[in-house]
Amino acid sequence: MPGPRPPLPLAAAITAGGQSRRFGQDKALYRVDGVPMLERVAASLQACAPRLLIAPPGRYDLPGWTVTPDLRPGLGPLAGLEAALTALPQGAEWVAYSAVDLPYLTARYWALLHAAVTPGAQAVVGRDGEGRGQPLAALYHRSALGAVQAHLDRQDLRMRSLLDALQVQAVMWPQVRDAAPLAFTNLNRPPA
Ligand SMILES: Nc1nc2c(ncn2[C@@H]2O[C@H](COP(=O)(O)OP(=O)(O)OP(=O)(O)O)[C@@H](O)[C@H]2O)c(=O)[nH]1
Ligand SMILES: [Mg+2]
Repeated sequence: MPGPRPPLPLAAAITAGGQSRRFGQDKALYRVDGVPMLERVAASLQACAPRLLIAPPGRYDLPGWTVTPDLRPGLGPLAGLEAALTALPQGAEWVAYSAVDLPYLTARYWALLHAAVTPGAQAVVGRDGEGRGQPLAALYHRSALGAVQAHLDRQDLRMRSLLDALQVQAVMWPQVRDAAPLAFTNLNRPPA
């Protein structure tokens, strides 16, 4: 039987400041196989420290996670990343940054991204079957903060546009699939 997983030298941040408009109810609390999506994502990141929950104070109670609000509320997950990178303690170089609506992420997925870190990289993403990197289940280096702030300053809120501005390392789909076959199943709406 495999022993307990060793800690990963990564901070973790789950961004959960959204309004779930398409979902029609708070999707963080929506249960998949009996477990709220927020708790499922948190479980995949349990080997990381510190663990930050980027959400308005009082919205969620997730033991072991420190609630850290957006510095610029209402601007979407790119602002959540600003809050996460700003809150990184000294000595923490990388944060595993995740949306709440990817309920099939696994600890192996994050370990795979971590194993792909190379010197000089500012982000590590997994690629889906079409070759697209998933910015909302990715690692970001603290040196990405300047580009994040520059995008927010000019109201470019697209995570993919941020990736275009960073040194990005990618993990290809076949390896991602081995670590988490449904990693990129993204529940923006309730399943049919
Ligand atoms: N910190 C933070 N996270 C956000 C914000 N807006 C969205 N998110 C999170 O980013 C992730 C992906 O966002 P969406 O899929 O667009 O979620 P959403 O905004 O709640 O959903 P829609 O209202 O349907 O767009 C989810 O984990 C959201 O909770 C925000 O303003 N701040
Ligand atoms: Mg949204």
